[in-house]
Amino acid sequence: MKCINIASIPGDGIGREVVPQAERVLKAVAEVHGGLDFQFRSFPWSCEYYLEHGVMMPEDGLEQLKPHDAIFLGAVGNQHLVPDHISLWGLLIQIRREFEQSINMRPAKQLAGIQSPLLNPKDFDLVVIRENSEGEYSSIGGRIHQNEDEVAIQNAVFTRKGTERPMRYAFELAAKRRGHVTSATKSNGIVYSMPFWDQVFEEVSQEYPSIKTDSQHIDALAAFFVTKPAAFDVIVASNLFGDILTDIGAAIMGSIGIAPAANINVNGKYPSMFEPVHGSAPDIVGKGLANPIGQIWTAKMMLDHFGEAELGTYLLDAIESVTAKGIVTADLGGSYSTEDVTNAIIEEVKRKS
Ligand SMILES: NC(=O)C1=CN([C@@H]2O[C@H](COP(=O)(O)OP(=O)(O)OC[C@H]3O[C@@H](n4cnc5c(N)ncnc54)[C@H](O)[C@@H]3O)[C@@H](O)[C@H]2O)C=CC1
Ligand SMILES: CC(=O)C(=O)O
Ligand SMILES: [K+]
Ligand SMILES: [Mn+2]
Repeated sequence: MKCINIASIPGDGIGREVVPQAERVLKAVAEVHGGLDFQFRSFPWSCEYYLEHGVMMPEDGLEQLKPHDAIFLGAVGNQHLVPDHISLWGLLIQIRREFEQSINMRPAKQLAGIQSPLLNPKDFDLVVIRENSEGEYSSIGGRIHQNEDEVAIQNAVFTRKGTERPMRYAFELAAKRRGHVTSATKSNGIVYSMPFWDQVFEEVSQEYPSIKTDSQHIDALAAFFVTKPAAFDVIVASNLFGDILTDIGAAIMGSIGIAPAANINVNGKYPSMFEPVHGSAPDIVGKGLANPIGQIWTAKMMLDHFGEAELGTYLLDAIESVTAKGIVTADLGGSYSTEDVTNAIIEEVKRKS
């Protein structure tokens, strides 16, 4: 029996609704497999935890997470309780940084039965590789003075290693897909980091002569995600650009509620973390409206990560069988609850075995 030990962090808002549902699906998948088991240990770290303890996670939080094979996270953030920059940096971003999860992989494609808001989406199937450890999301800068003299300075950090890493990852991935990498740049406006980004992209691309490349300014690229998403295979982007692009990727799939993501540690020193693209969705919390598919598709990415790609495909097929039947939540125009959709997916997982 192969046992995978998972640290679960449901976090805030709908994270607490979708994580337990996705765990049920993983248990069902493991049963079908027969030789696989998931053990979940749940951690209560969240904004409520912060109000009680003054921190998003205990001082030895990372030590507690480290022995696990992976982290399965829902969402972090509740602006009504804790400012977002404190809650996200105290938990989510800290884990990404300290566990050197330098790659954020976010696929976007059309699922059966789900209507894209685009008139003619043409079966797009793309993956954004987002730099996940530095860039525009760096805590370097500061605030000084008061009132009309107030100044805020925010530095972006682009190291050669941190820039090469997601690019190499994108090229390796493209080699297994349709062989095309697009680089998201903005070297016409950001005069130091982006010309550096372009130069590194050019250099790394020399190592992969069989992969086609192009480079697009992020503003145009964001528009192309809407007008011709089928033109893209793998896109490599900085932390901020990738963050924005992947919400567009989610939107053109039909809902941010279905978009999956993986924060990957590539050096094997720490666990990787799997969490959907969406946040804690305070506007729909507690109503059974949360779409569980983003979290469940994220579980599929976790299966892939553990070398169970066949099982991962099996799970995605089960998800698509359910969406094809129109068993979907309100964000996709349906009237089914979080639990209804999960139950239908579990039934499909068991039926197909
Ligand atoms: N990785 C993470 O943990 C992230 C955390 N956040 C945090 O979450 C909080 C809310 O952020 P927002 O900007 O509102 O983004 P959000 O992704 O939570 O919500 C945006 C919109 O999408 C809808 N939505 C999101 N997930 C859904 C699901 N599974 N099913 C149905 N509808 C869904 C929401 O109802 C809302 O209308 C903030 O505190 C933010 O900082 C935001 C993005 C990512
Ligand atoms: C924080 C956020 O928006 C993200 O990780 O996508
Ligand atoms: K999330
Ligand atoms: Mn985001």
